[in-house]
Amino acid sequence: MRSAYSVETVRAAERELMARLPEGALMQRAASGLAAACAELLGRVYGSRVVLLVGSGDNGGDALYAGARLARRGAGVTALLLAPERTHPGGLAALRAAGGSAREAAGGALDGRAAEDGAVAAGVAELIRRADLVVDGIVGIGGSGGLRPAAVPLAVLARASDAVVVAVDLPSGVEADSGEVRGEAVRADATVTFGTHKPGLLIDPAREYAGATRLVDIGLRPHLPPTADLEALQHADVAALLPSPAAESDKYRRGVVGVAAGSARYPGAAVLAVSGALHGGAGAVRYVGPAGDAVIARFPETLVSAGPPSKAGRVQAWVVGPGVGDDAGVVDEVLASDVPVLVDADGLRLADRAAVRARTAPTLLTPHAGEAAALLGTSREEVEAARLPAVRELAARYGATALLKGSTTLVAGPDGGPVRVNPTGTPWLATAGSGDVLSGLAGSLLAGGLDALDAASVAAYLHGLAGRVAAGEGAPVGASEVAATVARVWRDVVGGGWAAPSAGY
Ligand SMILES: NC(=O)C1=CN([C@@H]2O[C@H](COP(=O)(O)OP(=O)(O)OC[C@H]3O[C@@H](n4cnc5c(N)ncnc54)[C@H](OP(=O)(O)O)[C@@H]3O)[C@@H](O)[C@H]2O)[C@@H](O)CC1
Ligand SMILES: [K+]
Repeated sequence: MRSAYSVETVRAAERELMARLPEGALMQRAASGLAAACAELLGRVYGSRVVLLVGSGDNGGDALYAGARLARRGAGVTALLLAPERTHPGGLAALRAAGGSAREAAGGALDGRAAEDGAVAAGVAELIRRADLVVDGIVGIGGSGGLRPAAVPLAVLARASDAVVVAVDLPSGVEADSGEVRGEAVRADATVTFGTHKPGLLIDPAREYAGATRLVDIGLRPHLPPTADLEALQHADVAALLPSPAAESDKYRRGVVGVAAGSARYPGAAVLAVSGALHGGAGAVRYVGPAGDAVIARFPETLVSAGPPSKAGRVQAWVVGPGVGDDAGVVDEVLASDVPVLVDADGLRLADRAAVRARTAPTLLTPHAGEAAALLGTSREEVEAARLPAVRELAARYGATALLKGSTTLVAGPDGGPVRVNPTGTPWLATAGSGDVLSGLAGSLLAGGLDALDAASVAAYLHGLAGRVAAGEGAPVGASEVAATVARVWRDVVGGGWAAPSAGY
């Protein structure tokens, strides 16, 4: 399990650890890991041109000490200071002692024009343009509210240069705790983070700014609480959670999942939800709704019934909503059952919040950003900008587990606790019907006995991997192919013989 902790928790752990260590030891551990990562990315340190963007806090201190290490190995290192009089004094002295230089980043006249807020000093743009490596030590976990104006041109210049950009702890300008990016931020090729991941490094949009993330162990782990703020399942976690039938299993012991989906107008949604459900490990899939003929034609193993859900026979979990149009009755009826229920697509619009809150069995809601926005009374853009607060709010309002789809799908439980972020997402999954497959898959795992948080996050993991594998070398895939690929990735995950794809971390 990969975990991430909020800034407040990191600060508390850091205080505990610092109290046991000589002054400055922690920063030296951070700088040493940072310098090693930079050296690796540079390939050849000797003769390389390194520019450090240095803010007024310890984040800048890390950059300066790492710069000193690179300078000792023969790199030409220049620090651009955003607040010369408040620069980390020890770091600056170390850099100078190692042969590096420092100059003011902001303010001075540019191309003959008078200095203005946000202007860079003469020669700064050229330095960044010609650099092999830019180290972003503008601001780390001490920052909030986006980049300050004086730092913005440096972020812009770094983005425009061909240099490898390495962010120290976090790309400056992103929100560590939520992954929000309000305004300009540094776009890094790699982020070297210390002690633990911060939530923002794993959640879009900030994750995209972080590039490949590397964690440097500075001894913080024993001082962090056992429960993280954010978790990402890895192959081994998923393998341990996947149901596997015992020798004496029959279909009822493996779980029967009921799918109430589709309509005369949208039979495809039913077919796709069933296809997902058939690959999720349940012993049987029962389909209820007007698209029975289409379902049976494609998947003859489905148990199809024409009547209402309450008359369909025994199920251990329901999936309701994909393609049901305006059939509120079917949603109400399924929500009235006493087994776990997954509500997706049209079902989300039709589900009565009080009825969801009143349920005693678990409920799992699986909206995309637009659907989540409608449920929360906000805009799609706002949900996409602040995904973590949105999924938490949704789970709390409905007293349900909420899965918010996206390139970094998030799953939040109703009672707080760690939020899960899916590391296997791919933009190829943004394809029609892909969500129907996911809901069938997650419903099947619910029927197999996984709790709602596990069912949702395991389904997102397999679905993401299947999307990646089906897309192969980057060709578009249809939702049916994604469903058909789930069995293969399931085998790979259980077999453990397949390295987890790097999702940037
Ligand atoms: N925790 C750990 O275990 C370890 C932490 N370590 C390192 O320390 C870092 C945290 O250092 P930190 O606390 O000094 O804060 P930091 O991120 O440098 O920023 C504060 C400065 O930035 C400024 N500033 C604020 N907002 C801004 C903005 N939006 N845009 C621009 N500037 C902004 C603000 O200025 P002021 O408000 O004072 O004017 C303030 O001076 C951490 O990320 C890691 O790298 C490692 O060395 C060892 C282990
Ligand atoms: K930074």
